[in-house]
Amino acid sequence: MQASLARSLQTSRGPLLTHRTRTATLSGHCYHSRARQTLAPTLVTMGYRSSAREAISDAYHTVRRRRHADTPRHHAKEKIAIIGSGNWGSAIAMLVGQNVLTHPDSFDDHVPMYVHEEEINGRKLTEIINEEHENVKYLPGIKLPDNVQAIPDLAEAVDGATALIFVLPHQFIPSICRDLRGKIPKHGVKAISLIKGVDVKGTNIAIFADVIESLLNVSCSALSGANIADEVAKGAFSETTVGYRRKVDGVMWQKLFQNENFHVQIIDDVAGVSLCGALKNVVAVAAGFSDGLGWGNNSKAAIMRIGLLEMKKFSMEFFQGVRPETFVQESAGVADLITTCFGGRNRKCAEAYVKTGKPFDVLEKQLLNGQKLQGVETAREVHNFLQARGRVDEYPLFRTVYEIAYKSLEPSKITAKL
Ligand SMILES: NC(=O)c1ccc[n+]([C@@H]2O[C@H](COP(=O)([O-])OP(=O)(O)OC[C@H]3O[C@@H](n4cnc5c(N)ncnc54)[C@H](O)[C@@H]3O)[C@@H](O)[C@H]2O)c1
Ligand SMILES: O=P(O)(O)OC[C@H](O)CO
Repeated sequence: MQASLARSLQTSRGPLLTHRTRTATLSGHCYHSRARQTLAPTLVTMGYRSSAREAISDAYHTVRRRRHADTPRHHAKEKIAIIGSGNWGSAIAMLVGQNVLTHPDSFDDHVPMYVHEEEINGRKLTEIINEEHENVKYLPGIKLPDNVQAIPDLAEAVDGATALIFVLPHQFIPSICRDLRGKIPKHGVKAISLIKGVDVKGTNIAIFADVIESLLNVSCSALSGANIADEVAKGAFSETTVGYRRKVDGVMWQKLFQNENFHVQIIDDVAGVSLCGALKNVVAVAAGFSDGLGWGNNSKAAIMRIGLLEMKKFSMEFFQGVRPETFVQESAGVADLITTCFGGRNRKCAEAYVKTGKPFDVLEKQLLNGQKLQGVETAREVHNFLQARGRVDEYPLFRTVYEIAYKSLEPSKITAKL
């Protein structure tokens, strides 16, 4: 059983593991019997494992890996692969492409980037990126370093990589991970999720760092923060937060991403970092409704305050080990909420929803030029999960965003239940 899933997967009976049983599980003592009874079947239920035997075997190897995780070994260079090339994926490619050259002792200088191929005016996007060193569709006007290579074949992009950066809209992650299975080594590879979303199946919910760990058997950190991609790409000062499982990984990711204008804090809270990134998108939709109604700054500030409390309450209720201070002290928490409620795509589309009355899928196409709206989908997923758990009424802002987006509730009712 993956120890990380033990932290975050839930059953209808509530949290799977207490802190004490989790500690024992991580040290291997009660692992087999506990996994057999509860955790392995949950993985199978969520579709991440085809059998309990497979889940138990994976968990055994995860526990062994973690026991040795912080033991320094050889200092081979990390070989990076970026999986994703959208707006944030391209900004990260720019940053990482530059940084591997700054740290030649730590990182291989070649940075392959998986690109979901498409044609732009009769030319392949990969061809344009590799010849002009610019992602003209998703990050126009920003030059990528020459050592970033766009690759349309997923297996080729990750070939030989020891450190995988997942940066795709969340709806594509399960299928990408399934495509990757068997294509990366069983040992020695680590990953980081830059994805802002959650994976919901009935009464179960998981962060994508856990989905990636489970499907690929790699240790997965998470990065999230107040990071509007265009601003980061232009070099404007920003901060971000990396949540790590093993400090040694957190330090490595910090070295890879940090530069003088992009500051990286590392903390021991993968779930908190991931959930802040996912749930702030729902609050940003509410903020956009408020903007569309022309309600002004006081209303938006109130929505943000209430939204932050629901984000924290939800995370603490359904995930083990989340740190409350992540929500108020880290870039992933309050800072990301602020930037997204003022400058993000979710806010923008929700404002247009109120002003034009057009459906969100139409607005996504018209306003985002292929980029993906995450908050409306996350509002639906969170609502379905809360409904399955009988907890919808406890989260009135999340509920109202869902009802406006999916049940034709008047946007002016956004504060009616608060
Ligand atoms: N853009 C930002 O400012 C920003 C900042 C921080 C975090 N994020 C998060 O990073 C993640 C990735 O966002 P983004 O902005 O890079 O992406 P994006 O919104 O620009 O999404 C478009 C990407 O999805 C790809 N795509 C389309 N169909 C696909 C398919 N069937 N399979 C695989 N890929 C497909 C496209 O090729 C493109 O690369 C999201 O979870 C987002 O919330 C975004
Ligand atoms: O444009 P959004 O709303 O997807 O938000 C972008 C980033 O997540 C902000 O940190």
